[in-house]
Amino acid sequence: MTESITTTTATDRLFTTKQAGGRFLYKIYFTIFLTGIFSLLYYRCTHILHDHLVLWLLITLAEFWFSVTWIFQQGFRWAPTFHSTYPDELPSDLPPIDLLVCTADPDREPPALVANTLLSLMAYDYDVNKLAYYLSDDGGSELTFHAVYQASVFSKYWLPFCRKFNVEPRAPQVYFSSEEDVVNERGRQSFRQEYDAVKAKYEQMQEQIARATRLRKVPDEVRKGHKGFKEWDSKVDPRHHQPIIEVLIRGDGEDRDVEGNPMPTLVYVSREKHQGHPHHYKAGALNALNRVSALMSNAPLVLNVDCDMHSNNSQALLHAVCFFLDPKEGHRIGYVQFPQSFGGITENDLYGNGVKRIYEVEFYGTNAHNGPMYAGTGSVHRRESLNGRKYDPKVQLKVEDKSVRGNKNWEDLAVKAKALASSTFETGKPWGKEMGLMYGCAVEDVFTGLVLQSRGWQSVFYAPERKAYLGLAPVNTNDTLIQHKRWSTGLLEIFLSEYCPWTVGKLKLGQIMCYSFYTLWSLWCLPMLTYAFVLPLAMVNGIPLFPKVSDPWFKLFAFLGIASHAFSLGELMWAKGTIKMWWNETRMWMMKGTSSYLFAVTVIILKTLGISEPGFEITSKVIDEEALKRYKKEIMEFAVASPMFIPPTTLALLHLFGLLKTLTMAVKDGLEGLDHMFLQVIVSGYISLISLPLYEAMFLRKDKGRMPVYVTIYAIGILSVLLYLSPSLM
Ligand SMILES: O=c1ccn([C@@H]2O[C@H](COP(=O)(O)OP(=O)(O)O[C@H]3O[C@H](CO)[C@@H](O)[C@H](O)[C@H]3O)[C@@H](O)[C@H]2O)c(=O)[nH]1
Ligand SMILES: [Mn+2]
Repeated sequence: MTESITTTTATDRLFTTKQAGGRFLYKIYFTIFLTGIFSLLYYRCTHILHDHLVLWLLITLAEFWFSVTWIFQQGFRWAPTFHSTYPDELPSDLPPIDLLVCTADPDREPPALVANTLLSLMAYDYDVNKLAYYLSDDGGSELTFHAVYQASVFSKYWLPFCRKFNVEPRAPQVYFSSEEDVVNERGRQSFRQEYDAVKAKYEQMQEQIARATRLRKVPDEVRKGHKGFKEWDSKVDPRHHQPIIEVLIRGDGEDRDVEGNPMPTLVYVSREKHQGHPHHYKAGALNALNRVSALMSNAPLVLNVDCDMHSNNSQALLHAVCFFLDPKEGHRIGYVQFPQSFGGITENDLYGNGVKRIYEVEFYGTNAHNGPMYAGTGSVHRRESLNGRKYDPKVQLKVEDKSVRGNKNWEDLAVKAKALASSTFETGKPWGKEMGLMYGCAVEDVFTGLVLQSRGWQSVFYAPERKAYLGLAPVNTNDTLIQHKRWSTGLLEIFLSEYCPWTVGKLKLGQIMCYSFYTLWSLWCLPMLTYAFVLPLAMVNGIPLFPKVSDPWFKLFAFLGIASHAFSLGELMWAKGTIKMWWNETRMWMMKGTSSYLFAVTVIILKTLGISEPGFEITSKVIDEEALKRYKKEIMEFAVASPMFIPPTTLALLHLFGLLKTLTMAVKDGLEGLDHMFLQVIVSGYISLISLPLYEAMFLRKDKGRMPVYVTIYAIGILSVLLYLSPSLM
């Protein structure tokens, strides 16, 4: 696709917009494929299998739902839309920004990671007097506080160094792990000296953090360095503790770096937790930060970043501000979303967690109709819209600087802030409903974005050339499936909420289609399980469900199968993927479909029946040495006896069994029999091929990452029952 048709041109604009070219080719493909879908449904309705009515009904419904989701997807595919920004045109007086960072668990989110993320963000290329950082620690951990404290000390060296030599990336851990700058600038003695000095300071910080993490205790001599450590003089239980708010760096020119320049404000916040008081996970944490930051600095723009995503582009804030300050369209924009990109993903993205399709294809499509979903990290919000203000086309709302500045009594502010971070503060107030991030949903981000858009705000998806953020994605099968379970549970909760995209209003048609695709994606488990179970079971019982090869309708099925695969491959290649990446992504799609989505639907049923409430299972950001080696070699990691593995392993075995049985029979009874079963054989062959890593993990591998034998036993057990019962069910 080339970018050609320009819809707006730059004059005094700070950003412009254009649509992808070559769309008429897409429209041709669209028309042909749509005709194919209708023909398929026509075929099913005119070829009812009277002897196997239930099977016919299941397969027809499955194909119907595949077709519906394909139509929803057109919301993303119809008109990819790109923005360009002009940061050079920005006024010199930039709006203040508060930066909110979340962490929740020192074991799953190592303190060193938190420090690194924080430092990368603190070094943004922006007027430091306008920046204030708030770190929320839902783990209430002294180890995390210690890391933030160490980062605050090191930042006084790091920030002037970054500014002086304009280094990139500004995440010290990443920067110091590549020697590129040193090699490039070897000639310059002054650089070399400063580099070595800062690196030594950095290593000192790392060592301090590592030692405390290892001992699970902060050494006494370090504790003396800041009064904040006193909060942990008695034990702090992460689920039950007092509010802790510590100002680590005072902005407004009070605290200075080693060269005497002002520093941005940095505040550590661990909101109060009380058993029995719901804390609403990340949404609750961000709302507490929202209030604390409003008291202490009250910037009109708010950036939110997860602790597992460091800044990779020191200019990102300038790009974001271009949208809000744009004289023509700025007043409509509620939030700017940067893509989630991930570092350390293997070449062929073994678990499909690079989510390339979402951020390199789909989100551009949302730009055509009111903009993208809010993705929880790397997004800059207008504080007013986040706080419940509705968009009013009659008011050309400016980004007004009402921030709190100068001569602050920090002690006093910290005391006042504690009241805002108390566990009872929100009782009887509209937080989580009319203002702030929305509660009651495992994907608070998408939910909140939808609510903002339903209040009339537009959003913008913008991906600068140099990636704005680089994060950590799950690095094993179980974490991947659990993350997708959380996402698909939350998305379905949105569809079932009062903000259902079909009824909420103010959304454009294309937008409704995109939200429908995401919020209903867990329902994919129904057609996928149908295809996955019904096809091979019918095959082993000798029942054909597709036209035979000599039937003219056969071509239709062949076309739809090949075209949909070719399209998805082409799209991923366009997003600079690899063929193997596509193959891995397809495997994961099948596994998620039959596992994560199925569990998500179950969780929602349990919730509806009032049996249990879904929570927020935090993804682990640590990986052991051995597992990392396997990951780098792109060997799938199973290792834990997770129930998430049972459906995909059972299916892999079922297809292999069906395939072998049918082929053996064909060899015995002659190949003519295969004519009827050809498509079923192809599907089972395809699924068996894609499941090779599963068979290996079950039967061949000896390493620790193999499939636990319990899972295999369960899968074989379920398979036997299915095979035993299937003749009477068909
Ligand atoms: O009680 C909690 C639980 C989580 N978090 C934070 O939430 C963030 C995201 O958690 P993570 O385990 O990394 O989940 P992911 O699946 O990687 O997160 C994606 O999905 C989430 C919604 O499910 C969004 O909030 C995230 O922004 C998005 O990156 C992390 O910074 C956590 O520290 C909290 O602050 N409090
Ligand atoms: Mn994450």
